[in-house]
Amino acid sequence: MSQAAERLRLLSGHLDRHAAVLRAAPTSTQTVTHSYPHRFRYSLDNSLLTPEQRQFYEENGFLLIKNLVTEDDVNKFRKAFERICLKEVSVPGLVVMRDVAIAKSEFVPDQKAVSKIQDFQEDPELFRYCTLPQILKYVECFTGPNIMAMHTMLINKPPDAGKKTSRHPMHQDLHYFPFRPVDRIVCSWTAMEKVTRQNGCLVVLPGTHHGTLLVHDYPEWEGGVNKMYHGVRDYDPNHPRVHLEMEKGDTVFFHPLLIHGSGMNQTEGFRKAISCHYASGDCYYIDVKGTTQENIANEVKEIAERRFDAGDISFQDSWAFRGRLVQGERVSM
Ligand SMILES: CCCCCCCCCC(=O)SCCNC(=O)CCNC(=O)[C@H](O)C(C)(C)COP(=O)(O)OP(=O)(O)OC[C@H]1O[C@@H](n2cnc3c(N)ncnc32)[C@H](O)[C@@H]1OP(=O)(O)O
Ligand SMILES: Nc1ncnc2c1ncn2[C@@H]1O[C@H](COP(=O)(O)OP(=O)(O)OP(=O)(O)O)[C@@H](O)[C@H]1O
Ligand SMILES: O=C(O)CCC(=O)C(=O)O
Ligand SMILES: [Fe+2]
Ligand SMILES: [Mg+2]
Repeated sequence: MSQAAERLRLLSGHLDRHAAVLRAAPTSTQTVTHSYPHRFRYSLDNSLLTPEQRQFYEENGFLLIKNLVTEDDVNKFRKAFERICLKEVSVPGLVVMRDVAIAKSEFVPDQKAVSKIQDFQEDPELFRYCTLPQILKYVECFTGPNIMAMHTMLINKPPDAGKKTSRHPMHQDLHYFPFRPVDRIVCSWTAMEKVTRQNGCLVVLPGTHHGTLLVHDYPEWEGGVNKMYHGVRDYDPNHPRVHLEMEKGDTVFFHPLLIHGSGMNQTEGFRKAISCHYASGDCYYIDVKGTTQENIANEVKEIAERRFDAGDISFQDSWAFRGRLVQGERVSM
């Protein structure tokens, strides 16, 4: 195994047989780093990442940090989620989602029915995840010192109901975001328990962040697809895949163009993870009209207008409204 491939194996924790193919660092005309012009495009220098870690993110588009969130904090987030599911608290702006396969089944007032909550920025305990200093230190390596928490999510992937609807199709998160520049956006995703291939861990296609935003739409899955779960229409099925098996508290940071998804949950338990998408406070909104993002923009707009019973909420507004400053200055977001 080459040195680079060995590094990939060590840092990703688990590696597909075919994933040992690594790409060379891209040569780019964009210079964003101070110390190594042209060498690093996707990361900034704040003296936290080792050169190896930076190089790994540059090449692969993700970086896994083991044991970053304490057991105690994860347990507190689990409790906060439980309280929401039991309706002991109500959180303004929160979106609760049930798996499409069980959405029409009888209502059960506990977490078993909930597959995902989004937009928990008004829940102080859950939002504390987005402000954890050890997370923000890493985030800063990608966004720079001005940091906005743009999108929050707790995923409670249910045991598959037999229709494979618990899968998340392969996608690029940028599809959902009308802001740029792309390299100043990053996701942090923390396992709230051991995640394995068996319970539907993240699956990533290393290096795909070097590409462009691809066309997304609903995959043709016989058993049904969850609302807004768009997938990349065409991706190379032979591209090496890495299954990110993680322990409770392990955290992966990944680029918004990295193609990723998650498999079926073939266990009896609910697989939990908490995540936040961050962007630099210096990012700016773009108009997605006429681009591949127009389909999701229309869906989001429709849902937002229905929820708030308002006539004209733009895709950009829906994001400006969700975003919260967590460090530095909110310059243009
Ligand atoms: C803005 C997104 C930003 C994401 C950015 C980061 C990347 C993230 C990648 C993703 O996670 S993409 C997936 C994100 N998914 C969403 O944002 C969906 C959020 N969920 C919702 O808005 C609601 O859960 C939903 C509108 C789907 C249903 O809420 P309701 O409170 O209206 O549910 P209700 O039980 O009243 O059901 C209304 C209808 O929706 C159907 N339904 C419920 N859950 C569903 C589901 N999961 N999928 C499809 N349809 C669903 C339900 O069967 C019913 O259909 P019928 O009218 O035909 O009877
Ligand atoms: N038909 C499909 N179209 C698009 N994406 C798919 C399809 N089937 C699976 N995926 C996606 O591929 C990824 C991995 O799928 P899956 O869970 O089947 O993993 P796997 O590599 O086959 O592992 P295992 O052998 O453990 O099942 C997930 O992101 C899943 O959503
Ligand atoms: O299954 C997961 O936890 C990942 C979901 C995901 O990639 C997303 O919601 O954007
Ligand atoms: Fe995603
Ligand atoms: Mg499979």
